[in-house]
Order: sequence, then C-alpha cells, then structure tokens
Amino acid sequence: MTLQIQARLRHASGFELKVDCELPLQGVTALFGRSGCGKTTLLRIIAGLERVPDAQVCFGDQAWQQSRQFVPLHQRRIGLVFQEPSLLPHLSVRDNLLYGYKRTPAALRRLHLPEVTAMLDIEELLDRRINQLSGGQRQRISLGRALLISPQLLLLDEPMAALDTRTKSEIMPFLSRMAAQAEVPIIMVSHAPEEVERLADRIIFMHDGQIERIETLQEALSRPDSPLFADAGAASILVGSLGDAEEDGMRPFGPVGARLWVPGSGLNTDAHDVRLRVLAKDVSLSLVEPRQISIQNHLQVSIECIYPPHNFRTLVACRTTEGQLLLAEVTPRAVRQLDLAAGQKVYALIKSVGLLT
Ligand SMILES: Nc1ncnc2c1ncn2[C@@H]1O[C@H](COP(=O)(O)OP(=O)(O)OP(=O)(O)O)[C@@H](O)[C@H]1O
Repeated sequence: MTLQIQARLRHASGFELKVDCELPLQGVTALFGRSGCGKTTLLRIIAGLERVPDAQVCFGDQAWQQSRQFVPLHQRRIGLVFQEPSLLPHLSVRDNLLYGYKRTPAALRRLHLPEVTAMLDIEELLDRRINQLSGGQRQRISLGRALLISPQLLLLDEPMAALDTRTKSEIMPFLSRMAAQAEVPIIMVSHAPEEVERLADRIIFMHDGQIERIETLQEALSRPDSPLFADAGAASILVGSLGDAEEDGMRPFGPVGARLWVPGSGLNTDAHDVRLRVLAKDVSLSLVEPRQISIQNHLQVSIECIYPPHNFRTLVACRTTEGQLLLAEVTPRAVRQLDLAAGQKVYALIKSVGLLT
C-alpha cells in the first residue's frame, strides 16, 4: 500500500510547498522537520482539508484527488488527532467515542468500543463528562474516537505537543500500543526526536516546503549527520524482548549472551519488539572484557566504521553480535591510544539506557 502525493502550493506569506512522492504505508511514518517547514500543510493536503488546485493524492488504488475529482475528508475514512483535543463538551466520554463509530457503516467497522477502551485504558472514564478529564485523558479519548471510525489511515498532528513531559511519557505507551495493535497505517507530525525514535518505523524529513529524504528509522540513525541527533546527540535504538524482573527490579533485555539489564517498568513481560534508546555519549569502548566496575551493561561488538572527529569527539559505529547498530562516542585520543580500527572486536560499556516501549 502506498500514498502518492503531488502538490504545489504557495501561501500569501511566501511559503511554498513542493511535494512529489510515493510513501510506503506500513506502521508509523513520522513527518519530521523544523517549525514552519510545511508538515501540517502536507498533512492537511493528505486529509483533504487543504484543497490545492492540480494536486494529486492517491491512497492505494483510491484517487482522493485527481484532476477535477476531490473526495472530502469524511469519505476518505481518515482518523485525525490534533494537538488540542476537539471533543464535544456536551457529550459523555462514551458518546464522544461512539460519535464517529455510529456514523461508520456496520460492514466497515473493524474496531469496536471494548477493544479500543482496553487498548487505551479508558474503561473507567466512559461515564465522565469531558470537563472532568485531564489533558492526557482527553488526548486518549481523541485517539480512541479516531480509531473507532475504523480508519484506513490515522493522521496525528503533534498529538502530544500540548502535554507536559510527565503526561507525555504516560501517553506514549498507549500510542505505541495503538500503533502496534490497531493495524492502521499512521502518519504522525513531530519535531521531537525521542518521540520519533520511540514510535516511528519510517521518517519523512522535510525542509523548507520540500521532502529531503524518506528513510527507515534504522537508516536515519545510521548517519552521523541525522537531523534526529540535533538536540541530544547521536543515539541508537536496540530492539529486543524484555524478560521478568529479578528481585532487585532489574529486567533482562535481549538474548542470553548479549543481554542488558534495565530498570523495571510497568511494561508487560510479553513485550517483544521493545525499543531501548542508548545515547552514544553513554557508550564507552574497551579492548578487554570489563570486570569489577560498576557499569553493569556491556556487550561484545565489532567496529563497523569510525567517523572523522567532530568537536573533539569521535563517533564509532559498532554492530552487536545480533547485527544491531550501536553508536559509541569517544575522544580522538582514545581512538589513537586503543588503536581502534574497523573490523576490530571490542566491548561496549553502556552507562545508561532508556526503555522506550
Ligand atoms: N493559511 C495560511 N496562510 C498563509 N501562510 C500559512 C498558512 N498556513 C500556514 N502558513 C505558513 O506556511 C508555512 C508552513 O506551515 P506549517 O504549519 O505547515 O508548518 P509546520 O512544519 O507544521 O510547523 P510547526 O512545526 O510549527 O507546526 C509557515 O511558514 C506558515 O506560516
């Protein structure tokens, strides 16, 4: 399934959007770029909220816009969630959730109230009024309402931007669960690298009204100049399964022999494709297997490449025994003293990890 878009638009403000692309639609696609680069405008064109003359938008074999043909939003069967929840204040949570569901022909309904309320953990809220909800709860109801029209595509425009950091981290697991369970392709606008790394499978990088690149998350994380590294520096995402917590609360991540220990969290044990975010500056390299040190997590890796130094730091791309990319940031002096080179087997010491999903 792909989404084909050809559009050209110029606002009175001088901003110009020029897009001609074919997006594979599977899992979560993030639209990422600086403020004002045109992410929301592109999302609105996909939704049919921005009517651009001569644009072409085709979702699989459905022409949503082509020549004189223009399919309005409600016939595109798109679930939309914006930054500010737009719930109906005079209706209960249940009636808000069922608003679009009731208007969806029975034959097209794939998702129903019990499974959606369980997925978003909102069963307890069904009889409340909207003004009795917190910001995070409102956003979960908005996500539920969008899912209950059984959409063929979900468009999320910075759904967490208005939430504080704590509420954001509370709602993130629901979003990622939703992405995995609902089997609906998602396009999500974001300018937060951590959000993208946590949720996205593919990224559309936008700049000045144009699409610069479309990459898988792993491709985007494997180049040192990735825009995802602009804020917190280079990072890697390790994917693996999470085991039961030990007595001290630590949980094993990944296969025996290449196992990391992470602090326990509320995640289910049956969590398979769990993502672990490791900042390159938290990874050091050693030629010998480290013993008698406080850092618990170390992995044998092989060096794939050493990038030229930048600001007195050298980025070293390593592969774990399972073939996953792990970036380490060391000093150029350490590279010289340890005589590091591509192909060499070394140990990566990981000071801290963040469990993402
Ligand atoms: N209706 C409009 N009329 C004139 N200019 C507009 C209109 N809507 C958006 N723009 C301009 O178009 C540009 C792209 O806006 P858009 O909202 O798509 O950017 P964005 O990447 O989503 O930004 P942000 O991350 O800040 O939400 C901006 O310069 C904006 O000021």
